Amino acid sequence: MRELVVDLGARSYPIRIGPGLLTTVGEHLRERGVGPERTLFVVTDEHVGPLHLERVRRALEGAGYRVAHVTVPAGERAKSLAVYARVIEAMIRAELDRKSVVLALGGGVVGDLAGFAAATFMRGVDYVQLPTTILAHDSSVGGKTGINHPLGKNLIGAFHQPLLVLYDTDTLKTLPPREVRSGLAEVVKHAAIGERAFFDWLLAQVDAVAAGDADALGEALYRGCRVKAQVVARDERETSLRAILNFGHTVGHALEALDGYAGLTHGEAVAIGMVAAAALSERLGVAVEPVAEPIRALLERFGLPTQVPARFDPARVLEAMRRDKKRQDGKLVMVLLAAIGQPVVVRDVPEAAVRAVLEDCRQQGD
Ligand SMILES: NC(=O)c1ccc[n+]([C@@H]2O[C@H](COP(=O)([O-])OP(=O)(O)OC[C@H]3O[C@@H](n4cnc5c(N)ncnc54)[C@H](O)[C@@H]3O)[C@@H](O)[C@H]2O)c1
Ligand SMILES: O=C(O)C(=O)C[C@@H](O)[C@H](O)[C@H](O)COP(=O)(O)O
Ligand SMILES: [Zn+2]
Repeated sequence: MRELVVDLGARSYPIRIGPGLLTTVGEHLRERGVGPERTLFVVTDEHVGPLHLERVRRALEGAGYRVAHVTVPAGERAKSLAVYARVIEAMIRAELDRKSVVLALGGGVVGDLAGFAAATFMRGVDYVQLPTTILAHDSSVGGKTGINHPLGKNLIGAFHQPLLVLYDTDTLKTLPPREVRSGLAEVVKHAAIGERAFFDWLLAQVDAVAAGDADALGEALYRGCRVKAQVVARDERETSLRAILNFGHTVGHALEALDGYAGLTHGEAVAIGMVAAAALSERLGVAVEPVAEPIRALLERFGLPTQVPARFDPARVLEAMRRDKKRQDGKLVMVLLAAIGQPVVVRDVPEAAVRAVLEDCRQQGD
């Protein structure tokens, strides 16, 4: 097992990464101050539940905890007001109280949804992240919780830090190939905004990581979590620095929303968004070295899309981008790159340049 700490003073918490961790989840909870008198409420989805819930339940009941659970539909559309309401209702029916603890067993969707339910139920209860996707090396860390609105991604949410992130890498063995690729997009993001050495390492290890080699993948997830934990520790509520974690997301979130959260996965949309943001960095003269080609090439090695699909009209993408949460004083704010490993938050990005890049990055035909 490897451990990192998200250093937030009294609210600091560990990220534990390794195989088999779910079998000892009860011990980790006990060590984090969660005694067996506290009811546990697992939120999972209809894909993850049948694969991994029983193991978690057995481990928890064996450690003396009372466990209730709810299963939500799989996929991005579960990050909705309707499903959120169902989760809250299930929490009330399970007779949870302010000392109860929510366990998010799943990918980023379950983590964001369960975290938001925990942040708001009885004005806030503790929760624990039990990530089961590669992408969730990102989503389980940092305390951004929330759900989508049809008009924009994550427009409803709260900052609420977990007590613990327990990342059992054995769960990744059941992940479908598309979700493996999708999760690797956020690893590429952490490499592109982190140290150049991480990017170079990832490039050198691309085949091993893509093949799911346990050591290489474990190292990639550890390094990704480390970038994220360091940024969150310095700017928990995104007053400035944390915005760099949004590299690729201004375009990416717009594409997801235009797809009605039922087309591109989050990772796929972010992959396309990173290439667009890197191309924009070059067009605006922010980049002092080529950044679009190295990122595009790495994403392609992981089998990720790098062009805006033809179905997206650049004008509509731009319109959706205007609802981005980073926007300030009516101006577009985007994360660009001066170089690999050197993100820059640029305010008042000219829309004409964004539109030109969206046209350039758009796939021809279907
Ligand atoms: N809060 C944050 O900081 C943050 C960061 C990044 C992404 N996100 C959010 O995360 C979400 C995407 O997360 P995701 O890619 O994990 O999606 P997801 O949770 O929908 O999981 C992807 C798919 O894989 C299935 N699945 C999950 N784990 C599995 C396993 N071990 N075996 C088999 N199937 C499994 C799920 O049921 C789903 O069908 C987006 O909503 C995104 O906005 C949040
Ligand atoms: O943790 C962050 O901060 C991020 O930006 C991480 C992103 O990967 C993630 O998708 C996040 O949910 C986006 O946040 P948002 O504030 O743009 O909704
Ligand atoms: Zn993301």
